[in-house]
Amino acid sequence: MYVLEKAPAKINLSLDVLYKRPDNYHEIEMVMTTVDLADQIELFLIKQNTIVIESENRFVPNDERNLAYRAAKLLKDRYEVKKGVRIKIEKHVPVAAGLAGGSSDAAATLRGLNKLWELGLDKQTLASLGAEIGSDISFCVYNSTALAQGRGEKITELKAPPSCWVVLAKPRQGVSTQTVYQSLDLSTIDHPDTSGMIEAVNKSDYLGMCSRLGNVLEAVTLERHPEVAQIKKLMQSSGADAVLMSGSGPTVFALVKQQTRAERMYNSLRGFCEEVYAVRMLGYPQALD
Ligand SMILES: C[C@@](CO)(OP(=O)(O)O)[C@H](O)COP(=O)(O)OP(=O)(O)OC[C@H]1O[C@@H](n2ccc(N)nc2=O)[C@H](O)[C@@H]1O
Ligand SMILES: Nc1ncnc2c1ncn2[C@@H]1O[C@H](COP(=O)(O)OP(=O)(O)O)[C@@H](O)[C@H]1O
Repeated sequence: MYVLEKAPAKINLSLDVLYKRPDNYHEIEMVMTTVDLADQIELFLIKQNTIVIESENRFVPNDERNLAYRAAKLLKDRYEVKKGVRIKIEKHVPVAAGLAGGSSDAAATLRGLNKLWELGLDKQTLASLGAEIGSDISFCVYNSTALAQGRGEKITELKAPPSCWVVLAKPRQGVSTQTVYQSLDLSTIDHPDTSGMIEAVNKSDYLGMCSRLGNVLEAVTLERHPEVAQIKKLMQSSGADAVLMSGSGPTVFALVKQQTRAERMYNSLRGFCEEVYAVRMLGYPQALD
């Protein structure tokens, strides 16, 4: 038996930090959606009662540090599953990029193993299992568009955003999410308009969505990585409707309505940055889901 799952990248249309919690996480409010840039997760039932990870990406661990492994192990232990699995991960989402590639792989593993191991769990249960491994995994289980609160695990689904192109560019160096959160100075942040963003998304108001893009982590990463500011500038001068860094970075994304403009921007960024993508905004679970 075999199951195939897509694990799309997420972007944060808005990301606000409300306060630092006693558990050292931050209470946040984010509007998140997905883009058509995805890893592919193949799950094969194997005779041995073990979890095997296969990935050819040198930045992705092939052992118990892999988030997909951790998701499989959690399901196996919690539901006393006596079956094994080989998890083949084909990476397309850049690693340590602020696009939740690893979280999405873990979420896809939860969804896929729920089928492969015939566990019959609902999405809410899978999402709360995911939250035990990482804050972004609950959102990735839904794979849609949502307001995420708490440390990221409280999910309220929203309508899919108005359709558009998303041009993504990732500078060479990755960032540590933990370091970015730790370096945030809560007294100086400029809070984004989260409720305005929710309204714009739900009303399919593209320009309203563009005018409300905001991420309080952007200033932290910009300070350490000047190439993020350079990419933003280049995107702005090549016709982006709006530009923002995703999550803790360093990937920057531009929203563009017209395909021709997205292609032009893609070509001008290619000379500057190795990892550039021009993809459609998704915001809803894909057919394979
Ligand atoms: C910033 C965001 C925005 O979507 O994404 P990325 O940039 O990582 O993609 C997320 O909040 C990242 O979620 P995720 O990457 O799952 O975080 P976790 O593994 O749970 O936590 C990594 C570290 O980030 C910090 N952290 C995370 C979430 C949160 N609400 N407050 C925090 O302070 C903690 O220091 C934690 O040790
Ligand atoms: N399946 C996976 N894909 C990518 N990274 C993974 C995976 N499993 C574990 N990791 C580790 O998680 C870290 C963060 O990865 P990723 O989810 O891509 O970043 P981000 O949280 O910035 O979106 C990486 O440094 C990598 O070593």
